[in-house]
Amino acid sequence: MRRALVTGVTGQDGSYLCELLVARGYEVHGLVRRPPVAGPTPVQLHVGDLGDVQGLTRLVAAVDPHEVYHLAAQSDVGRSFEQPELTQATNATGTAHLLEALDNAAPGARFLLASTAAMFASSPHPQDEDAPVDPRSPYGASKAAAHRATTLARESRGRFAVAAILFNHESPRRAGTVVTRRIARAAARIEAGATDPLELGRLGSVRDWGWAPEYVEAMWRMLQADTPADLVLATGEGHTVAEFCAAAFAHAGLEWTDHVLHDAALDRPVPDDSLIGDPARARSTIGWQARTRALEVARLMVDAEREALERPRR
Ligand SMILES: C[C@H]1O[C@H](OP(=O)(O)OP(=O)(O)OC[C@H]2O[C@@H](n3cnc4c(=O)[nH]c(N)nc43)[C@H](O)[C@@H]2O)[C@@H](O)[C@@H](O)C1=O
Repeated sequence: MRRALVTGVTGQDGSYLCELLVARGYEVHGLVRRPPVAGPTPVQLHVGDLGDVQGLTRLVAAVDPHEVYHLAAQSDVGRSFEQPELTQATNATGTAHLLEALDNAAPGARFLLASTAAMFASSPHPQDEDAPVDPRSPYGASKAAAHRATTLARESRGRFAVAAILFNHESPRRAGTVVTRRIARAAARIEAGATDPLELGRLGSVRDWGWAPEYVEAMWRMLQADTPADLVLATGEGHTVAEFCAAAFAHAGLEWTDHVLHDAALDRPVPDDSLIGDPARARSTIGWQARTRALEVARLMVDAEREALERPRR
């Protein structure tokens, strides 16, 4: 049986990926934010372990993984401006520690990093794997370092180590702070009778929003490839926050401009206005293509929020 070690199992991507791996017959070991976690996971790691190479080495030795998916991160871009040190320690140093532990205890394991479009400059776009790196946040900077640590593990150690350069990918399992969840939840609540408006930051920011379950399939394929390659995972389609609002509110039978206000206090300190990916290489190398596009993502997320509102009443 193949053994996978997944960090960040309680997050959106981690939870979808664990489901996929279990369905494909893997023995899955998870690194969780805080123990204990229910379920059959044979070895559980705590995210604090990312700070301790020796402890990580022992845990990696106990799991002896064939594949490692490193998804654990401080992934909130806005929060990274408030907590740059924590963000750097978790995302950049934590990745370096995990790679060192793998060198110590699992030299043959394949490694995938959840890298991010946030390391790119916001223009020119669409951004492909060779786009200029110019992060617009402490989060983007920390991930750029983790990304380079991953490519160096490949170049200097010969490890099968790859970076999935993830553009925004959403689902009802997203944290409540990301813009898509905030919009979907507000549309469903207002449809159900709430009257408070939704206050948002930059409405003109452009993002390439896909559907998260499709992205974890691509991550898995990246570790099954014959040769390691860093790949942009994206839909290739850009929309503004305003367009996402329009689709979500229209799905709830509402006109978004009646309910959404711009609050300049929510603008990011450094604008990162335009992230649109070019997924051509993912298509040609692993045969992956995003199917669900941003405006459909908006509708699916409103449906999920509606259901969540109705659940307690049933
Ligand atoms: C690829 C990347 O994707 C995500 O990072 P993000 O793109 O920053 O995602 P977000 O949903 O926080 O912001 C999207 C855009 O929407 C604008 N925006 C306007 N008004 C609000 C607002 O009220 N809240 C938020 N959060 N954003 C707002 C905001 O300024 C930005 O331009 C993470 O998964 C990250 O981990 C990651 O790797």
